[in-house]
Amino acid sequence: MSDTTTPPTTHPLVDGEVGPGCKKVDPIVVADGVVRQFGGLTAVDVAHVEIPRGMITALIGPNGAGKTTFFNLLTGFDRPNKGSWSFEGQSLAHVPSHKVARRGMVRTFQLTKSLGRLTVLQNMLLGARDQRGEGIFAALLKPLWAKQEQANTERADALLARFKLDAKREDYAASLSGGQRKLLEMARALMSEPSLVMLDEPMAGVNPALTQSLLDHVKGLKAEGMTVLFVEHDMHMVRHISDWVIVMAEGKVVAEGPPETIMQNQAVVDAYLGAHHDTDLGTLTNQQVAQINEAAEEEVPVDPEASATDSETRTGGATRITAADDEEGQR
Ligand SMILES: Nc1ncnc2c1ncn2[C@@H]1O[C@H](COP(=O)(O)OP(=O)(O)OP(=O)(O)O)[C@@H](O)[C@H]1O
Repeated sequence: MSDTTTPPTTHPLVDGEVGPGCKKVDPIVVADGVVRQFGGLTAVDVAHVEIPRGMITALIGPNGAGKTTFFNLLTGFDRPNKGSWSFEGQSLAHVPSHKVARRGMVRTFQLTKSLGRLTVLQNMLLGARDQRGEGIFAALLKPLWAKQEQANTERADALLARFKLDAKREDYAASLSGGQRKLLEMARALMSEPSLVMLDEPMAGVNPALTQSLLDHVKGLKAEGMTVLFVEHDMHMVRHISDWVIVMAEGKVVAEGPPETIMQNQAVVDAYLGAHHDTDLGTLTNQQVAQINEAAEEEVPVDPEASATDSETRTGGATRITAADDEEGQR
């Protein structure tokens, strides 16, 4: 299913021409020259990228493209060798992760970090912006923070109800299904009232029964005015809920555009997921195509020992991209 029509060079979200690293009309994140090396390997080498405010942006690319590392850098969980980036116009370089969250940029993790031995409610309270009562002086001044704690609990209960986890409030997080943990992570991220929510593979390990609910929740974040940036291998999600798609390969941003332009090119999608097709790569430059194919060829084969849910999700994401699926999504 190749498309030989020339994609539009302008877009309402873009200031200038659409292309890798293009300027946005209203960016919430702007990154410049961000490089992260691990020994001899350059995991991230992003010359320039901007994330549009109030939109849902998907960050896609083959395994090892540097997506998670870039997330880690932006949110202060890792430090780059060089580079600068800003959030809401303020520099975030050298800002530690807990302060990044306080400024309104929160993230979830690819491997769920819900603390299994804590209850669902306790997990939620860990996500609260103000954690008073932790120091010895604060502990002595209980009346001062008890009010805050009550407000946090009320917010947690409201979010648990919204994500249909209220019945699990007192259960250990370890007892939740994969999908419920994803919902818990999203709910916990909202405890700090963020303006940017970054989701790392929100669909990984999620049972199909919960898929629609998760998609609706992500769309709900946008409806409330939040910006969403997510890394995902599930192309169904990328295609149907994102306003903008940024493609990484070998640490670099190699393409970006609206999903209908990026995703109409079946060969691009297949290349990212490791399948090989002869279809025309049309809208990309030869250099970008070469980068993609190189990255796809180097892709590590699926480890049979790896978690079934993880590999199933990735395979599921690839097989779900069919013309029928497309039509269904349009209805
Ligand atoms: N802490 C680390 N030490 C050494 N190498 C690392 C480290 N973290 C990531 N890498 C390497 O950096 C590259 C980019 O990894 P990263 O996890 O960011 O890719 P990704 O695009 O998120 O991949 P996936 O889709 O598989 O999650 C990979 O080659 C990876 O092996």
